Amino acid sequence: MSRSDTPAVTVRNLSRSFGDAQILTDLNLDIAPGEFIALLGRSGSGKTTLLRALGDLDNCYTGTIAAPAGRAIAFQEARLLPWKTVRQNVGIGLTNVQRATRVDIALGEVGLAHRADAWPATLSGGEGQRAALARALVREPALLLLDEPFASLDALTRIKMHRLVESLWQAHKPAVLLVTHDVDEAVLLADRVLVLEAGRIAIDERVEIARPRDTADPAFQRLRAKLLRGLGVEIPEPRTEDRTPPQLRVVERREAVA
Ligand SMILES: Nc1ncnc2c1ncn2[C@@H]1O[C@H](COP(=O)(O)OP(=O)(O)OP(=O)(O)O)[C@@H](O)[C@H]1O
Repeated sequence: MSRSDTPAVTVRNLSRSFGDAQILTDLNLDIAPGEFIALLGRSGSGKTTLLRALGDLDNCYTGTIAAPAGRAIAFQEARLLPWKTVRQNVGIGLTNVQRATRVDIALGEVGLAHRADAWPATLSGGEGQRAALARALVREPALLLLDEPFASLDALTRIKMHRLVESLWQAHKPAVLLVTHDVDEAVLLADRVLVLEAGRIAIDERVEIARPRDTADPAFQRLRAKLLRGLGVEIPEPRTEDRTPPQLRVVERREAVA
């Protein structure tokens, strides 16, 4: 994929309403090539509306969007065609040559090679999302749009999917817009976390934490708390420092070992 300094995505004065309800209002956004963006916001704030406009699924807006032609989208549900196998689903819309050269590689990358001939109905939730990711990847997108792709997965599968998405992104470096309700997921994965509020980007935080990230890292927790407050969630102040004298703490630890 070719990369340059020009933004992968440029959104200017984007407005979208449904009837009398103004959802997006003069929204501006730049996404750099290869940049991983997470988009947070209260339910109904317009996250999916923005993603659909960026994915060219909706063009009833005013303003301008410049985005690469190579776009791929994955949703909360895998949305596989039930009468086609996993391999056939992943290959939909590709040329014969692309299908022959890319599909099995993508299935291998998402850890689904052994399920290539399976029917969608026989897949677990996590396997379905892996198939959806493979279907997005084979298109070699310059912009990958992910609409809450892990929301319906159990906690353990979600952790595995976070690692998978991060490694796939590092290998292919598309620009990513991930819509999520999960602040931890946003801070874990993104270069920048945005909060959508009142139709605009109200918070735009760069995540300056080395990867792979650890939720227990104090810098992680500070940013998490800041974003939660930005989302209007009242959370207690961080616990004050342990005021026990250092000497006493060492003694306590020795006793515990003994
Ligand atoms: N096709 C539509 N017709 C009418 N109203 C719509 C349509 N699509 C979205 N809306 C409304 O626009 C608002 C924003 O919806 P959107 O799905 O973008 O929010 P969201 O931030 O993604 O919400 P959630 O986090 O709950 O998924 C909501 O009030 C929704 O009801």
